[in-house]
This record gives sequence, structure tokens and C-alpha cells, in this order.
Amino acid sequence: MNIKEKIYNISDSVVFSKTTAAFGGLSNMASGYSLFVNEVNIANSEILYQICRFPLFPKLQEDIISLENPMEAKALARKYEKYTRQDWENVKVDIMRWCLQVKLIQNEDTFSELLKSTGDKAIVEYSAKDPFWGAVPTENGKLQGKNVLGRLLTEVREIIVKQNQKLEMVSPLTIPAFLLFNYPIEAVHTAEYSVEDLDNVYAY
Ligand SMILES: Nc1nc(O)c(N)c(N[C@@H]2O[C@H](COP(=O)(O)O)[C@@H](O)[C@H]2O)n1
Repeated sequence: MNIKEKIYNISDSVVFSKTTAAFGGLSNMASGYSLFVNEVNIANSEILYQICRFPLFPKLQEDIISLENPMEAKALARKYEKYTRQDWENVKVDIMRWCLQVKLIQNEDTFSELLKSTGDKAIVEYSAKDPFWGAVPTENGKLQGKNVLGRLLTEVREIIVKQNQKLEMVSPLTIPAFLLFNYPIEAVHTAEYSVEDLDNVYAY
């Protein structure tokens, strides 16, 4: 995928880094945005993203999910990097976009308000060393990088602001082996839908 680097003026951008600082909720590492996929609770979007690396290793998916801590989950994924799906480099951006849509649909109020509060500025993930998902500082006080996470967040913001749409459902990606615990990942609905759905199940 040929994504070009960009240079960002910090004053013209919404820059996020630490989860506890301003706009920290935009980070996949942020707590308070839990997810529910295939009836499995997943503590944050970083964990959702990392488990998608390992569709053929359900035990590893389970270990990553049970950590709940996103940094520890990322470290465990790194440890078992050799088991990453072979097409990962081709699918990881689509997977990240899907993860952000899941974060939005299941945290509709909080995450959409946060995204709307960025206005129409570029969203940039500050990183000391990752110019792919984020952008790194330059000598002249700017940020430079592909900033793929920031761009995907801007894309998701467009859905709710420019197109004024509320997500009804997030469809699974049409890639091979899009699996959680050996089962195909299904459409994801709002958190409220999940609760009502379970109520219906338990009613019988
Ligand atoms: N290690 C680390 N620390 C942070 O503070 C970060 N914000 C990130 N970046 C996030 O890591 C994810 C990508 O992981 P891979 O490198 O593809 O395994 C993504 O969520 C970045 O935003 N990393």
C-alpha cells in the first residue's frame, strides 16, 4: 500500500499521544472504550487489532484478550510475531479501519463526541519512533509521518460529521480467515443491541 508521508504543523492539528492527556481517547491504548465482538468482551481497540493478527491461533487470541492491558497485549503479540497472518501487511490498514468503526459503534456517545471535538483539523498520533501509524517530530518543530491511524480517525470522523450518519452496523471484513476463536467474525452492532439481543436469548 503506497501511503505518502505528510508534514503536519502542530498548531493546525489535533495531536494525541498519552491516553491520559488531551484527546488521549483517540488512542487505541485508551481505556473506557470496551468492545463486544462475537459475544466476546474485548477491553480496547488495541487488543482487537492485535488479535486479528492471529486468526489461526485461538489460544493466543485468548491470552491477548485476557491481558486487558493494551501495552502488554501489544508486547505479547510482538513475542509471537512469527505467527502473524501472512497477508498482514496487505490487510492491517483495513483491519485498523474496521477496529475504529467497532470502537465508534460500541461507544457511540463518547467516541463520536470526542471525534467531533477535533473539528476539521488533521488528527495526528504523535510518536517518538513510529512514522507509519503516527508521525515523528522533525528538527523544525513539526511532525512527519504517514500518520495512518490519524488519517483513519479523520475518515471515521467524516462518517459522523460530514455524512451525518450514525453507524447501524459494522460488517465483517471480506478477507480470508477473519476469525475469532475459530469462528468467523460477525457483524458488530451497538452495545445496546448486544444487551437487548442477550435479553431475547435469555427470555426463552
Ligand atoms: N508501543 C506503542 N506505544 C504507544 O504509545 C503507541 N501509541 C503505539 N502505537 C500503536 O500501536 C498499534 C500498532 O501496532 P503494530 O506496530 O502494528 O503492532 C497502533 O494502535 C498504534 O497506534 N505503540
